[in-house]
Amino acid sequence: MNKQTDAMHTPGSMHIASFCCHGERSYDIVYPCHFQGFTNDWGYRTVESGLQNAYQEELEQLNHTIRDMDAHLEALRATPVYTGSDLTEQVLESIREGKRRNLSQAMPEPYFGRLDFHESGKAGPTPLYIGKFGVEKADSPELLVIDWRAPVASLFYSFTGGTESAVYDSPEGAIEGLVYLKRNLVIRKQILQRVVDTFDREGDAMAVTDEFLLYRLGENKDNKLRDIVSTIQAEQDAIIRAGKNNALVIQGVAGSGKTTVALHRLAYLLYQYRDQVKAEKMIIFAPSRMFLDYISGVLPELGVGHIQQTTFADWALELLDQEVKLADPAERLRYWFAVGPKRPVMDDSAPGRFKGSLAYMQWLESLLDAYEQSAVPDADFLPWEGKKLPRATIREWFHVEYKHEPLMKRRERVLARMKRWIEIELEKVWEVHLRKEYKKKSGEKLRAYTKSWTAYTPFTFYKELFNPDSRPAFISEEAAAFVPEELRRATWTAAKKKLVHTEDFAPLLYIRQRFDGIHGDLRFDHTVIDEAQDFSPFQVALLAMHTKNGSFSILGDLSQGIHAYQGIHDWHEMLDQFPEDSRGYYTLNRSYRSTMEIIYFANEVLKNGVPEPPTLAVPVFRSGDPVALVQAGGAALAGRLAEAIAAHRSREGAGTLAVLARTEERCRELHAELAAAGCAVNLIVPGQQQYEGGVSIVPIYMAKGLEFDTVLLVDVDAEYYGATPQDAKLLYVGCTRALHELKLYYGAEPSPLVADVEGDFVARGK
Ligand SMILES: Nc1ncnc2c1ncn2[C@@H]1O[C@H](COP(=O)(O)OP(=O)(O)OP(=O)(O)O)[C@@H](O)[C@H]1O
Repeated sequence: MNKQTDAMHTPGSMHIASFCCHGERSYDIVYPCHFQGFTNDWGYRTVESGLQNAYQEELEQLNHTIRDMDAHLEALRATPVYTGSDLTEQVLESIREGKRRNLSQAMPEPYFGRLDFHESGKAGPTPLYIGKFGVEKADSPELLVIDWRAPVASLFYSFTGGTESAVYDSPEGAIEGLVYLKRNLVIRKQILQRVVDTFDREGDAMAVTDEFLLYRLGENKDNKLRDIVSTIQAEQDAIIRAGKNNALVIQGVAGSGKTTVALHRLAYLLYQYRDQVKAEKMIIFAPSRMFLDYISGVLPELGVGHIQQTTFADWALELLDQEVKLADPAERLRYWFAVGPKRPVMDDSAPGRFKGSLAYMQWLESLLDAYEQSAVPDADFLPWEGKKLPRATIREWFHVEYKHEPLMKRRERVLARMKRWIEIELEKVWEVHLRKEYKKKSGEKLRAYTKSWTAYTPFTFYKELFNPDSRPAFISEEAAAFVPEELRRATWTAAKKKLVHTEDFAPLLYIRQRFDGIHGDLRFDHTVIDEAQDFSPFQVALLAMHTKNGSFSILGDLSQGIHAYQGIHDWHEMLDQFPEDSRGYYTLNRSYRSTMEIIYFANEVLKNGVPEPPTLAVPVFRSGDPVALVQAGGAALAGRLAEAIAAHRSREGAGTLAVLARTEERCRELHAELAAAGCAVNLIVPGQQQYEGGVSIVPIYMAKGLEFDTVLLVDVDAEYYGATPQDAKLLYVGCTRALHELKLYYGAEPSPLVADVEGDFVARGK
């Protein structure tokens, strides 16, 4: 092989070397200047100094690992698959199957990191190779590669440099020792592509450097979110490895890795608590089907399958047996994101805030209690003349004997018992003709009694609460007055058409759990709520009823709370629902997605609209082009966009680009104008199920949670974005979707959110 080495100095005393093989592939090594080697336990030659040696050493190690894995896999494949009924053999077969699967999954990229750790009291530093899947040696149960979720692997993430000893928690207690080397390795299809040393005890660099992270962040992304196992940061690792029985609330700035961290946490919990949690019993709530499609790659990459993934509305509709329909969400969005004089006010009287409050839940609870008290029909049961089943007895059955059953189940049981009671009483009647007559009569009476005892579904009960014509007896006048008249009328009008809004789902499911209970398969081992700032306290309370041991990951960003008409305004609204000793609040302030220029700019936007913004994002040191503020509006805009899109497409390896506008209507308009200009792009509107990547035009609220290499934000005019918290958050969400490049277009007058933004991170142009 004809290798060329090209070494050069970079800031921070690092060397970068690239190796080219016949111009086909290039291998880069980023490496501290004064690399000193040591003899390792594995019998490999010590690294003396210099770049090629480290690369060569890792190449040999990789070849050795792959040979071992190949041999192991071959041996496993050669063992005939056991299909018999012997239990021990079945267990052994499933272990072999697990190993076969692990080895096959690990083979293309066996590991991504190496940590040389000298455990106190043990001989010499041991190189630990860390990968996505743990792999045993072919001829012994010793580990060749350590699973990234294993306790010792936590050092790879939590170690931030320095000479002091490092500690990790193992099942045997805290283990202490010294870290000698932290090395990142890029292996693709079994080819070693890159070796980056981010810490070397013997060298100059005593703090872990971000070189490798920056290299990963600088890459263009495709249309799916990816795993980050090789570059998880210490603050993210702390969340991933937090205990299972805790409700974690994570406030993280845009691009801080909240979604990614939540997915890695699921993989961790499945590994660490494998006897207690099952993938099928974990659930992720995400804002839309398209978002779920966007994140769908991460869990399989981590070797995790079968986790339930849904939106709150889809989950609720299924539980409600599709008895209701969700009123057109697009209409809602049109209303809340309207511009001009039509702009609505988002305060606590908004339907979403009102019906999403814990006060509303308590109101419902008191109505259900009142209904429970009056549920048994107000009369004795008289199956035939002279025979009576007193109401007091029926009430005793309902309120005492079946107390632990859910309401509708209790009704069924009482009615079944009444039927049995009739049968017993009939047996006491000796005259045949009388018995026949009583049987007929009692059957009719029982049917009438059953009818008088309304069998509500959650929806029919809920609907009755808003009925203007007949108020059920269990609703007092005072209770009825709790709901503002306008909201009562709107809810009733929609309910007549079997339509509900998002904020009605938690109340409906709350009624459902009182009526039918929560069956075992609806209790989750762990619940993830992404974009949780858009969830209501009531939704969280409801999910807590469905989640065992308060095991939650609740992630969001108040600065992105663009659906403030239904979401929370403060994390306490959620956090305070969990006991103090089993909840945790974390903040993630570093943003990994965007360049420094984009983050600085987005922070200014936020500050100009939100009087007291929550924590501002801190960028990683990754620089790109300044954010461009371009004057182009009206008829000229489509032409300018088409130019920018053409320039983007002409770039080699062009990634994703999104044109972001405020409303769906505006997106449709621009989509048509671009098409007329010969520029075809994907139009993404509410209801979209998949995200295809490429070039798209999207309303900002639909782009939430997604990211694009380039973002072109249009209509950044005073008319569309005023200096209000709501508009600032919307524009902030738009800006922070961009990884590498951000351009904002305005027509006549730029929005006050951007007009005075100054600094070398912004460039103005025509
Ligand atoms: N430790 C990391 N190493 C490499 N990339 C990372 C890391 N953490 C996050 N990222 C990348 O940053 C981007 C943002 O991640 P993610 O979407 O999970 O953030 P988020 O906090 O959910 O963002 P938002 O709130 O804006 O939707 C992704 O491209 C992700 O791969």
